[in-house]
Amino acid sequence: MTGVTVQSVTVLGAGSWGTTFAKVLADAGRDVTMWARRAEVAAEIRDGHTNSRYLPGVELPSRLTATSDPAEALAGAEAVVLAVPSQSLRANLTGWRELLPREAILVSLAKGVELGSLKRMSEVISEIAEVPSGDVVVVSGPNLAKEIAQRQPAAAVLASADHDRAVAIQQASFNSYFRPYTNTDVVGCELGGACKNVIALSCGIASGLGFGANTMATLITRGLAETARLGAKLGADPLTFAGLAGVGDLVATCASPLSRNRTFGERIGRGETTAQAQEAVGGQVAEGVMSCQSIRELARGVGVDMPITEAMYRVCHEGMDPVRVGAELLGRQQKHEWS
Ligand SMILES: NC(=O)C1=CN([C@@H]2O[C@H](COP(=O)(O)OP(=O)(O)OC[C@H]3O[C@@H](n4cnc5c(N)ncnc54)[C@H](OP(=O)(O)O)[C@@H]3O)[C@@H](O)[C@H]2O)C=CC1
Ligand SMILES: O=C(CO)COP(=O)(O)O
Repeated sequence: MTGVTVQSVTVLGAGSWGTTFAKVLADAGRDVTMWARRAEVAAEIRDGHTNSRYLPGVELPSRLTATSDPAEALAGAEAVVLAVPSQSLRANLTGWRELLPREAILVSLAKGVELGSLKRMSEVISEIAEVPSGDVVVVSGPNLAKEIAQRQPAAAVLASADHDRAVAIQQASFNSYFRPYTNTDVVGCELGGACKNVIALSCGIASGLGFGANTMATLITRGLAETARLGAKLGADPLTFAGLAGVGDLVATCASPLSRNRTFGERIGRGETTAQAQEAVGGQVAEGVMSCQSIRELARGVGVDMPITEAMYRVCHEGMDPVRVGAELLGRQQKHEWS
């Protein structure tokens, strides 16, 4: 697939990032149709050019249209962007499978690891859509939706084993505020995106407990170390973790009050329940809550030590007190920085 030009794009999912990425594509001159599962959201995007629940105050381009009918959304698409939360991707894609145009480039926005199968999103897409996983293009990087929706400058990574497909999406999404780079390390980019949500939870908890910059930097750096350890074991390129999908995304998410994962963690650190923390992110997805479980299982399965991920699992799924979990993290056996 050399020199393919993508003009017509469908985005399946109308949350924060799906809507923002649709705007990025429209601002890059593409014809974009969104699918929203609720008809009223589709109508608001199509007729009012807003998505007030997910992007309040943002005006959407008039060339961006929307429907709640997946068949209508997918007709004639040259690229299909999957923008639903990780744990719902399999079920949704199964329903859409027969509607996918055969030649369309499949693009994944989700940052997570599936519970049960422990698959990365490109692996789930490959299995359900029956395409080689190397054909899927994965979008990752420091991309907090609300900032990009306001046209604040940002860069991203488009990872695919098929360089030509990544270039086709690069050309389709490049605009004056969004600069996408290509990368062939799909494993590293997907793991970087999934793991940083878990580390952002921990930074939020630390902030909620009243800790400052040293604690944040410690969690970010040691979080990157455990992410890179898992990546190395699973065949990722170590350099990826020094790039946009590694340290770039990790720093943005761990530092920003806009991050749902960080916000969720902060509420837990302040003593709120998981239900209260979920309410604080407005019902939007905080992927790290489920990914701390799937990544923990993935890491245990290949014998990789991920203490911060283990700690987040204990807090989110075993209801353990964050103060006690933090003390346990600090009290582990002393070791060399790189062992
Ligand atoms: N927001 C961000 O800044 C970024 C997010 N991402 C990743 O992108 C992915 C999508 O996130 P984002 O758009 O922010 O999520 P949101 O929570 O903002 O929106 C989720 C969207 O998916 C829909 N949805 C939720 N559950 C289901 C389901 N079971 N079946 C069908 N549709 C469903 C929602 O519909 P409804 O409104 O009807 O509930 C909504 O349109 C996540 O993996 C996230 O980690 C990546 C980079 C940046
Ligand atoms: O992935 C993101 C930024 O790159 C968004 O992070 P949150 O899901 O925590 O808001």
